[in-house]
Amino acid sequence: MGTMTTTAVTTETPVVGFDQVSKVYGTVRAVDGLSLRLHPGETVALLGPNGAGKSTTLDLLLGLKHADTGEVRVFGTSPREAIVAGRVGAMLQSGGLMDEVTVEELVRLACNLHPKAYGVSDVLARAGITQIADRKVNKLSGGQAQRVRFALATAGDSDLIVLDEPTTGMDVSARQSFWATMREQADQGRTVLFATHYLEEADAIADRVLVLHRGRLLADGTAAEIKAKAGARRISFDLDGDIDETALRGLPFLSSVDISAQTVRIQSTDADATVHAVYGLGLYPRNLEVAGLGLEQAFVAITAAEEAQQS
Ligand SMILES: Nc1ncnc2c1ncn2[C@@H]1O[C@H](COP(=O)(O)OP(=O)(O)OP(=O)(O)O)[C@@H](O)[C@H]1O
Repeated sequence: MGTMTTTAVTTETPVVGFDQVSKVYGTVRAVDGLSLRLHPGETVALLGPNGAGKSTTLDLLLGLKHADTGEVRVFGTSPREAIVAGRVGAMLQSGGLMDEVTVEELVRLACNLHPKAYGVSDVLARAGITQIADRKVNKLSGGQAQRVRFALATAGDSDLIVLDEPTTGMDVSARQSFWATMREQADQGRTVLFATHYLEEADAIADRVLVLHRGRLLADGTAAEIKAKAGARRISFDLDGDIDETALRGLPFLSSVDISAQTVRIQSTDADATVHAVYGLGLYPRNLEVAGLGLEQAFVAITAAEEAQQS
Protein backbone atom coordinates (compact mmCIF):
# COMPACT_ATOMS: atom_id res chain seq x y z
CA MET A 1 0.00 0.00 0.00
CA GLY A 2 1.54 3.24 -1.04
CA THR A 3 1.05 6.17 1.20
CA MET A 4 0.86 9.52 -0.38
CA THR A 5 3.44 11.77 1.07
CA THR A 6 3.33 15.41 0.43
CA THR A 7 6.20 17.65 1.15
CA ALA A 8 4.68 20.53 2.99
CA VAL A 9 6.16 23.71 1.67
CA THR A 10 4.99 25.98 4.41
CA THR A 11 6.13 29.49 4.05
CA GLU A 12 4.89 30.46 7.48
CA THR A 13 3.69 34.04 7.63
CA PRO A 14 5.59 35.68 10.45
CA VAL A 15 3.56 37.15 13.28
CA VAL A 16 5.58 40.32 12.92
CA GLY A 17 7.83 41.27 10.04
CA PHE A 18 10.02 44.37 10.03
CA ASP A 19 11.91 44.89 6.83
CA GLN A 20 14.61 47.58 6.88
CA VAL A 21 12.40 49.86 8.95
CA SER A 22 13.55 53.35 9.91
CA LYS A 23 11.88 56.10 11.87
CA VAL A 24 13.53 59.47 12.24
CA TYR A 25 12.60 62.35 14.56
CA GLY A 26 14.48 65.42 13.35
CA THR A 27 18.09 64.37 13.75
CA VAL A 28 17.37 61.31 15.90
CA ARG A 29 17.22 57.91 14.21
CA ALA A 30 14.87 56.28 16.72
CA VAL A 31 14.69 53.10 14.61
CA ASP A 32 17.48 52.52 12.13
CA GLY A 33 17.09 49.92 9.39
CA LEU A 34 15.51 47.34 11.66
CA SER A 35 14.72 43.90 10.21
CA LEU A 36 13.02 41.37 12.38
CA ARG A 37 10.69 38.35 12.30
CA LEU A 38 8.62 37.09 15.20
CA HIS A 39 7.10 33.62 15.05
CA PRO A 40 3.97 32.06 16.56
CA GLY A 41 4.26 31.06 20.21
CA GLU A 42 7.44 33.00 20.93
CA THR A 43 7.82 35.02 24.10
CA VAL A 44 10.16 37.82 23.17
CA ALA A 45 11.77 40.43 25.41
CA LEU A 46 12.83 43.74 23.92
CA LEU A 47 15.73 45.22 25.87
CA GLY A 48 17.71 48.39 25.40
CA PRO A 49 18.94 51.42 27.32
CA ASN A 50 16.77 54.53 27.58
CA GLY A 51 16.12 56.00 24.17
CA ALA A 52 17.15 52.80 22.33
CA GLY A 53 13.93 52.86 20.31
CA LYS A 54 11.86 50.22 22.10
CA SER A 55 8.66 52.26 22.40
CA THR A 56 9.02 53.56 18.86
CA THR A 57 9.40 49.97 17.62
CA LEU A 58 6.23 48.93 19.45
CA ASP A 59 4.39 52.02 18.18
CA LEU A 60 5.38 51.15 14.60
CA LEU A 61 4.23 47.60 15.15
CA LEU A 62 0.86 48.82 16.41
CA GLY A 63 0.42 51.28 13.57
CA LEU A 64 0.52 54.23 15.99
CA LYS A 65 3.52 55.58 14.09
CA HIS A 66 4.49 55.10 10.49
CA ALA A 67 7.88 54.09 9.20
CA ASP A 68 9.78 56.64 7.12
CA THR A 69 11.29 53.81 5.14
CA GLY A 70 10.87 50.04 5.11
CA GLU A 71 7.82 47.96 5.81
CA VAL A 72 6.06 46.66 8.91
CA ARG A 73 3.74 43.66 8.52
CA VAL A 74 1.68 42.00 11.21
CA PHE A 75 0.27 38.57 10.28
CA GLY A 76 1.08 39.48 6.70
CA THR A 77 -1.09 42.59 6.70
CA SER A 78 -0.69 46.20 7.79
CA PRO A 79 -0.66 46.76 11.56
CA ARG A 80 -4.00 48.52 11.31
CA GLU A 81 -5.68 45.62 9.54
CA ALA A 82 -4.30 43.17 12.08
CA ILE A 83 -5.61 45.28 14.95
CA VAL A 84 -9.04 45.77 13.37
CA ALA A 85 -9.22 41.98 12.95
CA GLY A 86 -8.63 41.64 16.71
CA ARG A 87 -5.37 39.77 16.29
CA VAL A 88 -3.33 42.14 18.48
CA GLY A 89 -3.77 43.08 22.13
CA ALA A 90 -1.56 45.86 23.45
CA MET A 91 -0.58 47.40 26.74
CA LEU A 92 1.27 50.64 26.33
CA GLN A 93 3.59 52.33 28.77
CA SER A 94 1.65 55.42 29.61
CA GLY A 95 -1.64 54.88 27.84
CA GLY A 96 -3.95 57.27 29.67
CA LEU A 97 -6.98 55.54 31.14
CA MET A 98 -10.24 57.40 30.77
CA ASP A 99 -11.19 59.39 33.84
CA GLU A 100 -14.57 59.18 35.52
CA VAL A 101 -15.37 55.65 34.44
CA THR A 102 -15.14 52.58 36.61
CA VAL A 103 -12.71 49.75 36.00
CA GLU A 104 -15.56 47.49 34.93
CA GLU A 105 -16.99 50.06 32.52
CA LEU A 106 -13.62 50.51 30.89
CA VAL A 107 -13.03 46.78 30.56
CA ARG A 108 -16.56 46.37 29.13
CA LEU A 109 -15.77 49.01 26.53
CA ALA A 110 -12.59 47.16 25.52
CA CYS A 111 -14.57 43.92 25.28
CA ASN A 112 -17.21 45.59 23.12
CA LEU A 113 -14.51 46.81 20.76
CA HIS A 114 -12.75 43.44 20.43
CA PRO A 115 -13.97 41.17 17.60
CA LYS A 116 -13.14 38.05 19.64
CA ALA A 117 -13.90 39.36 23.14
CA TYR A 118 -13.92 37.32 26.33
CA GLY A 119 -16.58 37.84 29.00
CA VAL A 120 -16.06 40.94 31.16
CA SER A 121 -15.95 39.00 34.42
CA ASP A 122 -13.33 36.61 33.04
CA VAL A 123 -11.16 39.50 31.92
CA LEU A 124 -11.46 41.17 35.33
CA ALA A 125 -10.61 37.92 37.11
CA ARG A 126 -7.61 37.13 34.95
CA ALA A 127 -6.14 40.57 35.59
CA GLY A 128 -6.86 40.24 39.32
CA ILE A 129 -9.06 43.34 39.43
CA THR A 130 -12.47 41.89 40.27
CA GLN A 131 -12.20 43.44 43.75
CA ILE A 132 -11.70 46.92 42.33
CA ALA A 133 -14.23 46.65 39.48
CA ASP A 134 -16.36 49.49 40.88
CA ARG A 135 -13.46 51.83 41.51
CA LYS A 136 -13.05 54.96 39.38
CA VAL A 137 -10.13 54.52 37.05
CA ASN A 138 -8.51 57.81 38.10
CA LYS A 139 -8.45 56.68 41.74
CA LEU A 140 -6.19 53.69 41.21
CA SER A 141 -2.68 53.14 42.48
CA GLY A 142 0.08 52.79 39.88
CA GLY A 143 0.14 49.01 40.16
CA GLN A 144 -3.64 48.74 39.96
CA ALA A 145 -3.67 50.94 36.86
CA GLN A 146 -1.10 48.59 35.29
CA ARG A 147 -3.38 45.64 35.96
CA VAL A 148 -6.26 47.48 34.29
CA ARG A 149 -4.07 48.16 31.26
CA PHE A 150 -3.23 44.49 31.21
CA ALA A 151 -6.96 43.67 31.30
CA LEU A 152 -7.49 45.94 28.28
CA ALA A 153 -4.69 44.13 26.41
CA THR A 154 -6.29 40.75 27.09
CA ALA A 155 -9.96 41.69 26.60
CA GLY A 156 -10.20 39.29 23.67
CA ASP A 157 -8.55 36.32 22.06
CA SER A 158 -5.61 38.01 20.32
CA ASP A 159 -2.79 36.05 18.69
CA LEU A 160 -0.16 38.65 19.53
CA ILE A 161 0.14 40.49 22.83
CA VAL A 162 2.39 43.54 22.93
CA LEU A 163 3.41 44.99 26.29
CA ASP A 164 5.52 48.08 26.90
CA GLU A 165 7.17 47.85 30.33
CA PRO A 166 4.15 45.99 31.71
CA THR A 167 5.25 45.43 35.29
CA THR A 168 6.52 48.91 36.13
CA GLY A 169 4.89 49.90 39.40
CA MET A 170 3.67 46.41 40.24
CA ASP A 171 4.63 44.86 43.56
CA VAL A 172 6.34 41.47 43.71
CA SER A 173 3.17 39.39 43.98
CA ALA A 174 1.41 41.36 41.23
CA ARG A 175 4.43 40.77 39.03
CA GLN A 176 4.47 37.07 39.70
CA SER A 177 0.81 36.61 38.95
CA PHE A 178 1.13 38.85 35.90
CA TRP A 179 3.88 36.65 34.43
CA ALA A 180 2.04 33.46 35.33
CA THR A 181 -0.90 34.75 33.29
CA MET A 182 1.40 35.75 30.45
CA ARG A 183 2.93 32.26 30.42
CA GLU A 184 -0.54 30.76 30.10
CA GLN A 185 -1.15 33.01 27.11
CA ALA A 186 2.11 31.90 25.50
CA ASP A 187 1.40 28.23 26.26
CA GLN A 188 -1.82 28.60 24.30
CA GLY A 189 0.26 29.49 21.26
CA ARG A 190 0.07 33.25 21.45
CA THR A 191 3.08 35.39 20.69
CA VAL A 192 4.07 37.74 23.49
CA LEU A 193 6.39 40.69 22.89
CA PHE A 194 7.36 42.86 25.83
CA ALA A 195 9.75 45.74 26.36
CA THR A 196 11.37 45.84 29.76
CA HIS A 197 14.15 47.29 31.87
CA TYR A 198 13.93 44.34 34.27
CA LEU A 199 16.55 42.03 32.88
CA GLU A 200 15.78 39.30 35.37
CA GLU A 201 12.25 39.19 33.91
CA ALA A 202 13.61 38.83 30.41
CA ASP A 203 15.95 36.09 31.63
CA ALA A 204 13.18 34.19 33.42
CA ILE A 205 10.33 34.62 30.97
CA ALA A 206 11.50 35.21 27.42
CA ASP A 207 12.59 32.45 25.09
CA ARG A 208 14.06 35.08 22.83
CA VAL A 209 15.77 38.33 23.75
CA LEU A 210 16.29 41.28 21.42
CA VAL A 211 18.79 43.94 22.43
CA LEU A 212 18.13 47.27 20.77
CA HIS A 213 20.63 50.13 20.79
CA ARG A 214 20.25 53.38 18.91
CA GLY A 215 17.44 51.89 16.88
CA ARG A 216 19.47 48.90 15.74
CA LEU A 217 19.46 45.27 16.79
CA LEU A 218 22.66 44.46 18.68
CA ALA A 219 21.74 40.95 19.71
CA ASP A 220 18.97 38.46 19.01
CA GLY A 221 18.91 35.08 20.67
CA THR A 222 18.07 33.16 23.81
CA ALA A 223 19.19 34.71 27.08
CA ALA A 224 21.96 32.08 27.19
CA GLU A 225 23.15 33.05 23.72
CA ILE A 226 23.18 36.74 24.63
CA LYS A 227 25.25 35.96 27.71
CA ALA A 228 27.66 33.92 25.60
CA LYS A 229 27.85 36.70 23.01
CA ALA A 230 29.01 39.11 25.69
CA GLY A 231 32.00 36.80 25.90
CA ALA A 232 33.20 37.81 29.31
CA ARG A 233 33.17 35.73 32.48
CA ARG A 234 33.26 36.73 36.12
CA ILE A 235 36.16 35.67 38.30
CA SER A 236 36.22 36.29 42.02
CA PHE A 237 38.66 35.32 44.75
CA ASP A 238 40.01 36.44 48.10
CA LEU A 239 43.63 37.34 48.80
CA ASP A 240 45.43 37.53 52.14
CA GLY A 241 47.62 40.43 53.14
CA ASP A 242 48.35 43.56 51.14
CA ILE A 243 46.85 43.57 47.68
CA ASP A 244 49.00 44.79 44.80
CA GLU A 245 46.30 46.59 42.85
CA THR A 246 48.60 47.64 40.01
CA ALA A 247 49.64 44.06 39.36
CA LEU A 248 46.02 42.92 39.33
CA ARG A 249 45.01 45.66 36.94
CA GLY A 250 47.79 44.51 34.61
CA LEU A 251 46.33 41.01 34.25
CA PRO A 252 45.52 39.96 30.69
CA PHE A 253 42.04 39.90 29.12
CA LEU A 254 40.40 42.08 31.78
CA SER A 255 37.32 44.09 31.07
CA SER A 256 36.91 45.27 34.66
CA VAL A 257 38.42 44.90 38.13
CA ASP A 258 36.78 45.63 41.43
CA ILE A 259 38.71 45.27 44.68
CA SER A 260 37.00 45.61 48.02
CA ALA A 261 38.75 44.64 51.24
CA GLN A 262 40.34 41.23 50.52
CA THR A 263 37.96 40.30 47.68
CA VAL A 264 38.84 40.74 44.03
CA ARG A 265 36.15 40.65 41.33
CA ILE A 266 37.25 40.57 37.74
CA GLN A 267 35.50 40.42 34.42
CA SER A 268 37.62 38.75 31.77
CA THR A 269 37.22 37.80 28.12
CA ASP A 270 39.51 34.78 28.66
CA ALA A 271 38.99 33.51 32.18
CA ASP A 272 41.44 30.60 31.83
CA ALA A 273 44.29 32.89 30.79
CA THR A 274 43.46 35.44 33.48
CA VAL A 275 43.36 32.87 36.26
CA HIS A 276 46.63 31.38 34.99
CA ALA A 277 48.20 34.85 35.17
CA VAL A 278 46.92 35.33 38.74
CA TYR A 279 48.93 32.26 39.76
CA GLY A 280 51.77 33.58 37.61
CA LEU A 281 51.93 36.62 39.90
CA GLY A 282 52.74 34.21 42.73
CA LEU A 283 49.37 34.86 44.37
CA TYR A 284 47.32 32.27 46.25
CA PRO A 285 43.69 33.05 45.52
CA ARG A 286 41.18 31.55 47.95
CA ASN A 287 37.48 30.88 47.27
CA LEU A 288 38.16 31.13 43.56
CA GLU A 289 34.98 31.24 41.49
CA VAL A 290 34.53 31.56 37.74
CA ALA A 291 31.02 32.15 36.43
CA GLY A 292 29.27 33.30 33.31
CA LEU A 293 27.73 36.75 33.13
CA GLY A 294 24.18 37.36 34.21
CA LEU A 295 21.91 38.78 31.53
CA GLU A 296 22.21 42.20 33.13
CA GLN A 297 26.00 42.20 32.95
CA ALA A 298 25.91 40.77 29.43
CA PHE A 299 23.55 43.54 28.40
CA VAL A 300 25.82 46.20 29.91
CA ALA A 301 28.89 44.63 28.26
CA ILE A 302 27.24 44.45 24.82
CA THR A 303 25.83 47.97 24.85
CA ALA A 304 29.05 49.45 26.34
CA ALA A 305 31.15 47.75 23.64
CA GLU A 306 28.89 49.25 20.99
CA GLU A 307 29.14 52.73 22.59
CA ALA A 308 32.92 52.43 22.64
CA GLN A 309 32.99 51.42 18.99
CA GLN A 310 30.84 54.35 17.94
CA SER A 311 32.72 57.05 19.82
N1 LIG B 1 7.81 62.11 19.41
C1 LIG B 1 9.13 62.20 19.42
N2 LIG B 1 9.76 63.31 18.97
C2 LIG B 1 11.10 63.41 18.96
N3 LIG B 1 11.94 62.45 19.40
C3 LIG B 1 11.38 61.32 19.86
C4 LIG B 1 9.96 61.13 19.91
N4 LIG B 1 9.72 59.92 20.43
C5 LIG B 1 10.91 59.36 20.69
N5 LIG B 1 11.92 60.20 20.35
C6 LIG B 1 13.37 59.92 20.45
O1 LIG B 1 13.62 58.70 19.79
C7 LIG B 1 14.54 57.90 20.50
C8 LIG B 1 13.92 56.55 20.84
O2 LIG B 1 12.89 56.75 21.81
P1 LIG B 1 12.00 55.56 22.39
O3 LIG B 1 10.98 56.16 23.26
O4 LIG B 1 11.54 54.71 21.28
O5 LIG B 1 13.10 54.76 23.24
P2 LIG B 1 12.88 53.65 24.38
O6 LIG B 1 13.88 52.60 24.08
O7 LIG B 1 11.47 53.25 24.46
O8 LIG B 1 13.32 54.45 25.67
P3 LIG B 1 12.89 54.25 27.24
O9 LIG B 1 13.58 53.03 27.71
O10 LIG B 1 13.47 55.47 27.85
O11 LIG B 1 11.41 54.19 27.29
C9 LIG B 1 14.95 58.72 21.71
O12 LIG B 1 16.15 59.38 21.41
C10 LIG B 1 13.81 59.69 21.88
O13 LIG B 1 14.27 60.89 22.47
